[in-house]
Amino acid sequence: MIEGKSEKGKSKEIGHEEDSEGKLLSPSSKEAKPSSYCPSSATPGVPLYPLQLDVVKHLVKLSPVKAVLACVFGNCILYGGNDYSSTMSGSLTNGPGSVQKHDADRLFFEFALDQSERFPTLNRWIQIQTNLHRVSEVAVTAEHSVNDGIEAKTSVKRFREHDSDSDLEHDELVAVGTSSLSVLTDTTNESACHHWGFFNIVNHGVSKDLYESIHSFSNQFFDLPSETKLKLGPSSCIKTYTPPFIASPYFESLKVCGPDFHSSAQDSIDVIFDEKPHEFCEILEEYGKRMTKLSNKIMKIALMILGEEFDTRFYNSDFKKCHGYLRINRYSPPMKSEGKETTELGLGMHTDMSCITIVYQDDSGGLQVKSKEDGRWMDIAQSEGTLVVNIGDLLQAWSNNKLVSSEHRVVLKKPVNRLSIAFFWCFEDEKVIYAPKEVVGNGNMRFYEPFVCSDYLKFRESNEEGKFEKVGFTVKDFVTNNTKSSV
Ligand SMILES: O=C(O)CCC(=O)C(=O)O
Ligand SMILES: [Fe+2]
Repeated sequence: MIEGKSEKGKSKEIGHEEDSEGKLLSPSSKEAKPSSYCPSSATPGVPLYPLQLDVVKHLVKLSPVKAVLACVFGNCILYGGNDYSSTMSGSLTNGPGSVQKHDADRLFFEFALDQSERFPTLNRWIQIQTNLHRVSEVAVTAEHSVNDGIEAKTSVKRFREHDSDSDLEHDELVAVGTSSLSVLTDTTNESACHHWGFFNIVNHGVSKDLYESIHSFSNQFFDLPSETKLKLGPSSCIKTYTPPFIASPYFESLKVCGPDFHSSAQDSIDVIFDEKPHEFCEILEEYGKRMTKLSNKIMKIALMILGEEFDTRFYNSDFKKCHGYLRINRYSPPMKSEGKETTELGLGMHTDMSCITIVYQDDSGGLQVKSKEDGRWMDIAQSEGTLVVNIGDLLQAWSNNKLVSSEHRVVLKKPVNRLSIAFFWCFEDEKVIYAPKEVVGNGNMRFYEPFVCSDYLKFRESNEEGKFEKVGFTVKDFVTNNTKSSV
């Protein structure tokens, strides 16, 4: 559920965060607040306005910090009827060159600091930003947590009433786990771009109810006897069911393909159910549609982040024919004696053969990403209302490694069944993947010779180690024999 859905939930969430985290003690947060600025415009619980794409684009150019903050808080600051809003709106109308950058920077940051007093997680993040800016011009790196390692995400709560049934408009998205979005946006920082390849999104338009329905129907499916489920298994014609002992002893999954998710789900249930749960097809159709819209939106933002106007330049030519499919995964770890923790591998280390993957994991958590720095496994903590997005191999290749596909896995720490839904957004099979020269950049090394998407998928599927379940081989292995060239 998106935070802010119920009044009760909201206050609990805010209270919890304020109790557990400190406040940013900044001299400028109160005294330097511009008199024209009206903090009440973003009171928790009062809906914030949707962002406009040109505003985000503009902010991305100014600084990832601003873009992230705008994404988190919406454009209330831009439309608050104050001087700042007219400065920003005017500047956008007259072109980016006319921004009074220094003033805009100061006002925006002051706004952020003010907000941070009410949003302690953001507060912590801004503090990290400030420190980093002091040390260098580099915008951001991942946030270090106190114990063993790094949280691959920072959930910035967006206390916004969300109409989960409304269609997502292009400029409506996005509150994104900040550290990881920054990893994406910070194209000036090579090491950051190579860092995680994972980030979180909220405000994605999928309601808790929809997940609950998928949960209950999926359990109805996975609870069937294995001989029934195997009618959809690897030796069947339909091959939508992956039984245990292929990926791991504890993993099984059901695949539903787009663009017609309804008929794909129907094909599977027709084979196995006498009394067909038609609602299941409708629910999966709804989920598939939402993920499709979301994927397009994320792709456009990713392109925008890769370069100025890259969304308008490359979306139609390269990403318009993308398609999606989803896997509902159920993990059933061995039931040890009550209360005892297990650490079984639910899904081995792999990279995804997609452009992007959007993962819903239930509250048992368990998704982990491997640090490229020291090989340690980092938890991607589950947080209600968030979806995890990760970059897949195909986008890594298309972006010439500017966006990275990270190795990840699932560990089963709790002796409870775990449900996840992975939505893979992929290039069409016949697409020749070749990073445009503008993406590679003048004088930069080109890492991949052109290759046909289906050849890569075959390479992964025909190698025992390269299958999505196991890994070992990634897009890098695929191009090993290709000559590297520079642009
Ligand atoms: O179950 C999960 O959380 C992740 C699944 C996954 O990585 C995949 O299906 O590729
Ligand atoms: Fe995956």
